[in-house]
Amino acid sequence: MTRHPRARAARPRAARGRSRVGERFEVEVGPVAHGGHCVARVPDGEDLRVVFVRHALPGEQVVLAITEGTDGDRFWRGDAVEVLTASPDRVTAPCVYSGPGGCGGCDFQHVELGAQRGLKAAVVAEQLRRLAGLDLTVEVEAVPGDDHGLRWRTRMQYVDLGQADDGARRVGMRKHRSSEVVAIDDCLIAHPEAREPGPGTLSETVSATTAAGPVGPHDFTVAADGFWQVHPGAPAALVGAVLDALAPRAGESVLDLYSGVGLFARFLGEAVGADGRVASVEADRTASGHARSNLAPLLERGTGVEIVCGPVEKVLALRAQEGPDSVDLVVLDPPRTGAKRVVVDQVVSRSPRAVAYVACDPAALARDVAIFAEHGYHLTSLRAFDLFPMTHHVECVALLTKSGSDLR
Ligand SMILES: C[S@@+](CC[C@H](N)C(=O)[O-])C[C@H]1O[C@@H](n2cnc3c(N)ncnc32)[C@H](O)[C@@H]1O
Repeated sequence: MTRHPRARAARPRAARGRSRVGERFEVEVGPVAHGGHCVARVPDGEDLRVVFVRHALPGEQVVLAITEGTDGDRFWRGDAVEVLTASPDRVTAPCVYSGPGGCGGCDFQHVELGAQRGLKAAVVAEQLRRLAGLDLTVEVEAVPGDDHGLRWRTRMQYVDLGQADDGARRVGMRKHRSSEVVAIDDCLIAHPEAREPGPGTLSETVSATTAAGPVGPHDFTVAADGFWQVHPGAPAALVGAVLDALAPRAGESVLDLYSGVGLFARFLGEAVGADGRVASVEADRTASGHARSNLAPLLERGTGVEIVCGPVEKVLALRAQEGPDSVDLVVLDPPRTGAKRVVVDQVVSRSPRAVAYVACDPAALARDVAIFAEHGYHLTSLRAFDLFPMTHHVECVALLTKSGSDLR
């Protein structure tokens, strides 16, 4: 994943006809779409061409300027460069670097915070409808305490722009789908104590609130350049949602797949107790090494713990060859690309009573939910969290069970 909302440089591609970049159209903006933009249609000869428009809101009347697109492309991209009729959800962006041609880091600075969450909910619902055939109402929850959506990002990756004349360090951020850099004095989503990737380790402490009460605190060592959620409230929100979804029982066995430094394994191991078992599977050697020390307290209390370093798909295939590998509970927290059929097939072959799928890409989640459904696993509950305010990113925790029925 990147769980890190980061600008991506446009890939060079073969020219497919005349460029339409710079052309302007007056349009009424359609619904929000996955990726931080809305859909609009502009006349192109006798056809209507789909344009993914940034910096707009559904229902607005805007002038859009094409930023990517040729005659041969299936769709074009554009920016709303003038707002003719504004949505009631539009606000003045708090960040001066956002907007057309500006920093590519945030997609929704121009949207009131509650309405941002509404847009994300619409995207999650649309992906589940389109890719999994499920029709449900989604609510995107704020992380407790995050009431303005700014100053939350604890890890930042700036482009270094050298020293200013006065010796101060200059930094920048990339523009949307570009390698061009915008110099920045202050990123408003950066936490006051945000760190940049580097050598060494960080210490994190997590306690969470579940339906049964508070759990933790537990301590975690994480590489300073390794994966850890970037919103300070995210680990607790996700742990709480996963524990509530799985409702672990004493003595159960748990597979924590894509386990990082063992965040979920630590809490689940505590919940299944001394008669339970936890296996954490993670491909990154450094993270896996930290999981070993982070999960050591479980061993002390007698819980069976396995820390396996390797790609989930290979590890699960090998374990299945070695003999029956049934399991009660599974956490799946894959990167943006999702678990995909090969891993979903291996998970269901172990007949877990419940799977908690933590997803940072609603499209990959919806695709995988459809694969689970082929095996008789239903989407039994879904929570969505605004772990990345001002951006289009949203995190979901989906519960899949064989005994339940699909959410509607
Ligand atoms: C979204 S992070 C989740 C980490 C952890 N569950 C947490 O919440 O802190 C995804 C993790 O999957 C790991 N990963 C990516 N591809 C993998 C694969 N094929 N097999 C195992 N781990 C993988 C990454 O190194 C990363 O730690």
